[in-house]
Amino acid sequence: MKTTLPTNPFKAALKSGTSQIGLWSSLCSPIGAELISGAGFDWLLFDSEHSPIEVSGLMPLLQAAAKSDSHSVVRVAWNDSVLIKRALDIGAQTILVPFVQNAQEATNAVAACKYPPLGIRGIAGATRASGFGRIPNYVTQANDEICVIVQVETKEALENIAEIAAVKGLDGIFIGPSDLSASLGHPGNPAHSDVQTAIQAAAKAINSYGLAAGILATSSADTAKYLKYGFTFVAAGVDTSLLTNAVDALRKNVLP
Ligand SMILES: O=C(O)C(=O)C[C@H](O)[C@@H](O)CO
Repeated sequence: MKTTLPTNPFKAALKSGTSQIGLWSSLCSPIGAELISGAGFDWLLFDSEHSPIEVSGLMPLLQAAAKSDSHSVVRVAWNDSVLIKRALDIGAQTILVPFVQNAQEATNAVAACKYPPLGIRGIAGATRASGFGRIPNYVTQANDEICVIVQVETKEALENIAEIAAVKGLDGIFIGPSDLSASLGHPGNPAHSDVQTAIQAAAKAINSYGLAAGILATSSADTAKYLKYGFTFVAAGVDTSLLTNAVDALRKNVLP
């Protein structure tokens, strides 16, 4: 039975600049979440932006991963205070908010994650996050352990990165390489030199503003490269792609 507020080791690691290597999960499967959480990644990202999953489906993923040492991050489908509140209420302590374009949108994201007076998160007495009401003073303590990350993934957002980074309450900025490559005129080609130059500059800028920089890689080589660029938290791959590649490779080997 949970009677004390869980600390957020991922938030602490970002603050101290300790690298965090994660895995992106789009499978939407509790057994899949349990399986990948046994692999020993520092963090897992459960994606509800580009996956067919709602809040009721996210909760079993958090429950499955809670048995491991991997920290769960939830990407909400949109920068929406209701979606964010519901993800927090089911126990997510780290929220990734997609498609943040400017300081006002980053301010809205932070406000949605925090209880008053820092924000506008609505209060419920007995949620999974508060140990069903058994964590005393959850409402006055929760803000301290919530980690807010916004996703910068367009040319416009990159142009506004200084003002976004200045928003109080942000813990990190995550670069979306796929959307950024499209926005920079190279859809489907995040490896293009223009995109890579922009990604490297973004990591440098985010670090210079005192925030942690994060990104999604799709291979161990890209993971190493992004760590060299200065990213602190890197998702090294995506579970659906790993499964697709393994299944297709096996099929190729055993069928004509
Ligand atoms: O722009 C990106 O890159 C992302 O936001 C990640 C994508 O949504 C996707 O590749 C996750 O599977």
